[in-house]
Amino acid sequence: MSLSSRGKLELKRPLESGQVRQNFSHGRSKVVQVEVRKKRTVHAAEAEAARRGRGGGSDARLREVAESLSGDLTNEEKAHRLRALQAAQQRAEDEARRKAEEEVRRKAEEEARRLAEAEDARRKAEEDEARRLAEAEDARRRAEEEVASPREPGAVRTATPADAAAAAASPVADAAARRDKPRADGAEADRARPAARGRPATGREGEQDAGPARRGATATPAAKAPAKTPSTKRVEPKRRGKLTISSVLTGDDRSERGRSMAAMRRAQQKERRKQQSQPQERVIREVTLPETITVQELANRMAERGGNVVKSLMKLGVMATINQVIDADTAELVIGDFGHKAKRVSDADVEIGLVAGPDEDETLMSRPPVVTVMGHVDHGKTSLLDALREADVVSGEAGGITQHIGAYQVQSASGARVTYIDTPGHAAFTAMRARGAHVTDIVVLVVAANDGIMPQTVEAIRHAQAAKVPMVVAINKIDLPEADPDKVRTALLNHEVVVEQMGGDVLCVEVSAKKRLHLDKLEEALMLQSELLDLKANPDRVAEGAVIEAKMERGRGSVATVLIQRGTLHIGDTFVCGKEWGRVRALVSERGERLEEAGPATPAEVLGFNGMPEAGDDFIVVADEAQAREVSGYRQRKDREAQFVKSARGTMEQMFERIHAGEAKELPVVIKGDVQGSVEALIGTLEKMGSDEVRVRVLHSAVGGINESDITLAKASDALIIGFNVRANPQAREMARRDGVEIRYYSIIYNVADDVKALLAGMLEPTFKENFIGYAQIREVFNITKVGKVAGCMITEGVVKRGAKVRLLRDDVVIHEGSLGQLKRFKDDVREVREGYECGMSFEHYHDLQVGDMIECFELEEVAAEL
Ligand SMILES: Nc1nc2c(ncn2[C@@H]2O[C@H](COP(=O)(O)OP(=O)(O)OP(=O)(O)O)[C@@H](O)[C@H]2O)c(=O)[nH]1
Repeated sequence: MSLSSRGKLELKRPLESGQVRQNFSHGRSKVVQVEVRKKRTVHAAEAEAARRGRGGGSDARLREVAESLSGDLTNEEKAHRLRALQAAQQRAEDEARRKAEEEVRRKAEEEARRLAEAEDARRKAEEDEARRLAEAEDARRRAEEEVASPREPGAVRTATPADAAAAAASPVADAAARRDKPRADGAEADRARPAARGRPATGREGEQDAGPARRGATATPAAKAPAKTPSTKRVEPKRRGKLTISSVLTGDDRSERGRSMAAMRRAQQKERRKQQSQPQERVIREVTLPETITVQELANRMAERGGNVVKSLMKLGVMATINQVIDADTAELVIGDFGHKAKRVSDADVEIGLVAGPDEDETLMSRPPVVTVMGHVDHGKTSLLDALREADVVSGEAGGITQHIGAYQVQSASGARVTYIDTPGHAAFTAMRARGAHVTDIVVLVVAANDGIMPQTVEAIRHAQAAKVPMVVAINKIDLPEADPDKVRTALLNHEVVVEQMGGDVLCVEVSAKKRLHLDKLEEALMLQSELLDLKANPDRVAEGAVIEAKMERGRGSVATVLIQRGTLHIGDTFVCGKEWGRVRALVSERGERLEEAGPATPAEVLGFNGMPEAGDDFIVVADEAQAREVSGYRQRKDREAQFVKSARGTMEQMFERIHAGEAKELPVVIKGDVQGSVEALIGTLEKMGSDEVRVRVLHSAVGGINESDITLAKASDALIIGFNVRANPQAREMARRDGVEIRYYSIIYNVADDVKALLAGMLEPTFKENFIGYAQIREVFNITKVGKVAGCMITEGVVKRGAKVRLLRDDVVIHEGSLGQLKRFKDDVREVREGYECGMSFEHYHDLQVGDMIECFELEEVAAEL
């Protein structure tokens, strides 16, 4: 009973109570009454009773206790109380079990710690033992060395104590090993026992635990052994028995075996990794570096990541994308940055290896011959080509419209195939040869039976001979009544062409293009000649060929007819062609068919050029676009440079260099003269001149002025043109200047002989050089008393100067050489007259001037010895 508040008396159980003031916002507050009620707990005695009641399943006793405590409680309350008692009992049991487990775990940990200590001790003992063994071995070796000198037995005797010392150490391990078993069975088993006892674990777990315990036990005596063994007599004989070097080695072996397999494998892997990683780190590449290179290509050549190369460039302050072209100097810095070595190559090196070497014999397969038709104007070249084309069985079957693409292939009824170059005449043939393309295998020389050998027939023969291409003579127009094939055959003898019928080896067929006579015989002759040549090519390689014709077509771009010479060209191939490059977009045959590929001796129109190639350009398939760009870039640069440095002497100088280097064995010349007699005299003089090392080879000789055909022939063979009292016509002059062909003019045979001799000896010393200054054409001739004949002229080229040297040319032939007498403009003497103006000229001591004659004006310049 208590006085709770304000003197009010209450019959209530005393409670811990009080008041708490709660403060809220805005200054409000509230007093709250707080009471603490005690929770009803089960008495300790009750718990004890409950525990005792467990085991016999004594729910009844619990119930008794509960009842004794509850007195007069309701049934529900009793049941509730009973449940509480049972829960309390359960908790007490759990607590007891947990404690027991805790105790077992603690003991196991203690045991493990003890075992670990024992293991440590054993390992230490082993190390000590190994050290002692090594020392003993050392001692023994020293002893041996000391006594190694005169007496062997002594050595043996002195070695004994050392051996004994070593033995003192080695048996320790043996003794320990031998003691392993009993100990494991006895003491160690004892030690393991508490763990087994204390742990409520399965038998298997117990066994596993006993394992390390037993292993650990073997170490214990070993650790102690070194101190004990020397004193124990029992160990002595065993020690002696094991005292050998092999025992020491065995000891080593044992220590090796002690390493786990996993450790060994790890060590091996580490070693292997080290070996593998070492060379990779040290790979220093030699990077071939052209004048310019793309970042990507540079990265490829260094075998580095493109991104890293870009980063390296950034470090150098060069912001370049992966496809950007950088110069060689920058690229060299980058290469140095990556630790590689740069190998600068000259531009010309890009051409190295572009054209592969000859193919293996076993890869070669027969290919059709490539034939060019040549002959004099109107002798029937075009008619013959048309007639041959009509004989094609394939186009007949297909019924397609044939197109002119510059070359076509004909299949005869016998199945034999022949490829014809569609542009007749030697001009195209030699122009192609001048560009380095050796396309033609056989030349068909067309001679009209009614007309015989004509000037262009001779030119054609010379061109074919210069190119060393065999000929097949086709005597055409035999259908005509006036045809005289025998006359043609005989005339050919004059030009070193001896046909079969005359006992030679040149095949000769009589045909009529118009009447389609004996065309099959001509094909037979071509096949025979082709067999003699044994024409073969490897079709299974990247394609190489030459451009026969090139044109720009609306909607198709640059289109070129390419004759494949070896390999097979496929759609998609990247190629270099002369200065241009491209990727094959399409291949079209002369019948307008789309081709997938083109093999050796097959002509095909190629679409996909990036620029316009020229006839005679080489066509080579390359590995990739980068190479194609590189080669074409180089060729374009070279071509631009050549435009600047081109001189008329270029080709000849190269020729002389080759003669002096011993590479060239002959000096090719083209002789043009004013009369047949002087031409023959020149040929005789020059051909006699040669020595064993080098001789003059006359490619072509004729009467008449120098024309374009002579220039192309000279260009193709790096020949010198000798003009004896003749001149080159303006077109030929322009061509010679453009192509760097040297023309030398002479009027005295001995001068020719002296110059050529000097050329061959490499000692040409022209003391005077002729500088051409201008041409004038005589428009009118005035006869003036006292003065003689004066020519009213127009200056057509260059300039004419007073006092200059002049030559008078009539039909490109020199008829006079001397000095200019007078040079007047409207009755006034002038110093010079320029191109496009009229003037009056007279010659000193010469008056045979005619309208239409040309006056060549030149100066003589003294020059130092050259060549
Ligand atoms: N009677 C006869 N006439 C022929 C024969 N072959 C060609 N002709 C004629 O000779 C002329 C010239 O023939 P082309 O084939 O044009 O001669 P070409 O050599 O190609 O002439 P160019 O193209 O000017 O060099 C034509 O009128 C033909 O009809 C033939 O076998 N017999």
